[in-house]
Amino acid sequence: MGWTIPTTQLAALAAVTFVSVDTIRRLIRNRVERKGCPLPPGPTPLPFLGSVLSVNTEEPFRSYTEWRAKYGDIMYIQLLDMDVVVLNSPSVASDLLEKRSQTYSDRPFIATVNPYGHDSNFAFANYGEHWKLCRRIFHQTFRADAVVSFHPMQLRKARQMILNVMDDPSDYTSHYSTFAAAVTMCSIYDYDPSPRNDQMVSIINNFIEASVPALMPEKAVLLKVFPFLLHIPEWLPGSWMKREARVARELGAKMVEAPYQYIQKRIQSKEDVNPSMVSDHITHMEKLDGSHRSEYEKALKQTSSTAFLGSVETTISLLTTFTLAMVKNPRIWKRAQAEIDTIVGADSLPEFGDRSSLPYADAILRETLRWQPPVPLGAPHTARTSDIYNGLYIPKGATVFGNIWAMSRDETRYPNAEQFLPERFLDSGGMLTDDIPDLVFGFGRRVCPGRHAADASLWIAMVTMLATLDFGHAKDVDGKDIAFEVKYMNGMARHPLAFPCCITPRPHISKASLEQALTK
Ligand code: HEM
Repeated sequence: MGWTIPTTQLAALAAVTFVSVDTIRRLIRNRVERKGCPLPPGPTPLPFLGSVLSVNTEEPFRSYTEWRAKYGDIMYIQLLDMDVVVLNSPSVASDLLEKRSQTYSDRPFIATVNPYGHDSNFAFANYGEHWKLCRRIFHQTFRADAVVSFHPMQLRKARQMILNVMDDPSDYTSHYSTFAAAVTMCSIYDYDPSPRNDQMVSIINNFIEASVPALMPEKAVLLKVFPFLLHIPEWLPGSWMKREARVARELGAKMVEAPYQYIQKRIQSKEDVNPSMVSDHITHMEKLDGSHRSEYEKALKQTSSTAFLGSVETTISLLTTFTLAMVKNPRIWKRAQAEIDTIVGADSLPEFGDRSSLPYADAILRETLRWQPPVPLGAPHTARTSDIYNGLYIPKGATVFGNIWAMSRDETRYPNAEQFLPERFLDSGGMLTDDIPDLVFGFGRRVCPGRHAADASLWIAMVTMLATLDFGHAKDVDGKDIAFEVKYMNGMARHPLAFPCCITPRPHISKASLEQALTK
């Protein structure tokens, strides 16, 4: 189209001008505030572009992890107009994100968050009163001692998942997805989704599909540089972003409202409801007066929809990674099965009460989290004020990442880090060490508030799979292993795509025995 070339040139010119002006402004400001302290070491930036051409844009954590050898545990990287500080060790992450959490608990501005309906996601919220209220609501339901009340439901869902896998093993990732969605929706809305084509789950997935790609840096930078893209009338060419954002916002509003209305109606019609985050808080909210009540309701709606978004993809990612590790390492699932058979008995299924007696199963869970952390760079924090750390200057507004990937690949803590070795979490007597890889859940005041629920869901799902299933390579017509290459994709969480494998019930496990266990 005729207008494309001049518009593209204009766009490039405007982008360069924007980045140039902003870079010069930052350089002047930094020089004044630095008080002679250097920035942390890092790659030499190109004028205006910074190091954007040297970073692996799909998986930036890989570039940052490679650069650690040269620049150390704290690095500064300029990416276009952004100051990025990457923390490569747990001790530096703890020094800044935990011990100086007053400074580092905010989130950076991402231009596409609000226009695409993510303003209802409190994981993106600025550090402030609204975020604190959301965290408080979340904490009451998902703190360590409260999530125990979800154990019976998690156990039931894990066993149902095995039945689904036995019915249709080739579609295993969709059964993991059903498990993750069911556990989350039951604990938040007392809503039990159907295994396939559930209407409520579709509403949420539609929003994820429409909005998550917009969070990628390419789109966010585009909108930051050209905010007018959201103001072009929809009938004009070039209005694609405005239309895309409008659709995402509409889906976002539906995602927040539909499950909330579902549980609210059930409470109003005095149905029996199980304890869940929303039902518990609706009851509490009724005691509040007008203005507090509407603020509380807004926070409750946002907290509940954020919980779903935070939970499902991370859980699916880890269960698929676990399956991959089992298929590649039969020695490991056989050892876990021997432990389960000895402690629980081959004719019973594991329960939460068995956990402390099954250290090897726990070591497998820890190693799954460490080996392929689903959020390898964590969520970005930002510096609310400029800071000096060990004589290094951190500019106000810098985006700060705890590089979980680098920490999980630290060869001094995890020798042969690329290998899947649960034994690294056991001492010589076969008991669990005190190395818990909780860094995969992030840092400081923004640490994942769903980590206790996630830990329980993952443990019961993995231990029930180990007790009931064997894992192997899929075979071709000649009985040879089908070779495959695993691809990880980035979305809400980094997750492996499904790969061919053969998941079969152990010889003594039958559908009837599982169905019977479910009726107990
Ligand atoms: C399954 C494994 C999970 C992993 C690996 C994981 C990881 C993370 C990470 C790295 C962060 C960012 C922390 C930071 O900013 O430093 C985070 C935040 C968050 N996670 Fe999780 N998560 C998991 C499961 C869950 C579950 C089950 C829920 C809900 C029940 C949840 C809800 C959240 C929320 C609401 C936040 C935002 C917190 C805030 O900004 O204050 N996550 N998670």
